[in-house]
Amino acid sequence: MNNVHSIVVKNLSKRYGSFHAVKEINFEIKKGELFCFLGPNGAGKTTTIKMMTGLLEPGSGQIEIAGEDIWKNPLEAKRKMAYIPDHPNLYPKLSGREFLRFIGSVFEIKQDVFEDRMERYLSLFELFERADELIESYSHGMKQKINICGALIHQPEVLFLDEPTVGLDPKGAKTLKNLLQSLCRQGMTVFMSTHILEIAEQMCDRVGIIKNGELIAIGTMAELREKEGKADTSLEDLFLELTGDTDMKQLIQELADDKERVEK
Ligand SMILES: Nc1ncnc2c1ncn2[C@@H]1O[C@H](COP(=O)(O)OP(=O)(O)OP(=O)(O)O)[C@@H](O)[C@H]1O
Repeated sequence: MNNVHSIVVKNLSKRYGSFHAVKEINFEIKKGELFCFLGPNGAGKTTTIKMMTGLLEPGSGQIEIAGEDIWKNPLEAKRKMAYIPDHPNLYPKLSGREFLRFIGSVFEIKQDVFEDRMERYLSLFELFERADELIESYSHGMKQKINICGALIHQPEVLFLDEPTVGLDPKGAKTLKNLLQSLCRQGMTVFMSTHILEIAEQMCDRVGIIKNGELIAIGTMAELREKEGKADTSLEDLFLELTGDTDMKQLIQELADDKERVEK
């Protein structure tokens, strides 16, 4: 059992047929850390998260979540974690409250503790008045919010989120950010993928950048800046530099200067 690290990933790889989507990645995430996982489209973020959450079998490697091997002891590991995917798969014929009560019963949360916690989460995400309506009648953002409530209601030690702010309005996104930061201060560990670099820069203790299935950088913002020798660089510029997209500006200019457009 590793008390310091909530997540340990060793030599993790995955192939889809002959395509090598994740290549021998290694990292450790400390208890209470808020970690952002970044990378261009198709870099391997979702594949990695699905392997870490027990949804996709790794080609090789080991994954330990809160001291449990997710593939050797899946039940023990899953009891201690939660996963919020980018496209939630909910039960449309349950109401919001029924859905949360279902999760409460699966995790065997004491009735009075559960009811109190449920009402607090429903209020926080402004779902209180719609909580008895069927989930199928919810908007995309409301579905995302009830999914977040469901993930947090059993107080997981480790929370995985894939693009969590997609579909949330600015207030919902801010609520989630503040909540995650508070929960991490109390010892929950967050592993989150996002394309919104502002979120990563504002919130995360450390970031990891994956490109073509390889973990090409990992560290605090200060460590990444120092490594790249760029004291005042934004995460956006560091990201573009590290992922080799710096010629993007030139490509945009070339498209804008396209002879036929200019001549029209
Ligand atoms: N089931 C699959 N079969 C074959 N290839 C796949 C499959 N799932 C993902 N891939 C490929 O693996 C690579 C990594 O995909 P993945 O979804 O992990 O990327 P991602 O970093 O999450 O991308 P995005 O930011 O676009 O969501 C991509 O090239 C993708 O096309």
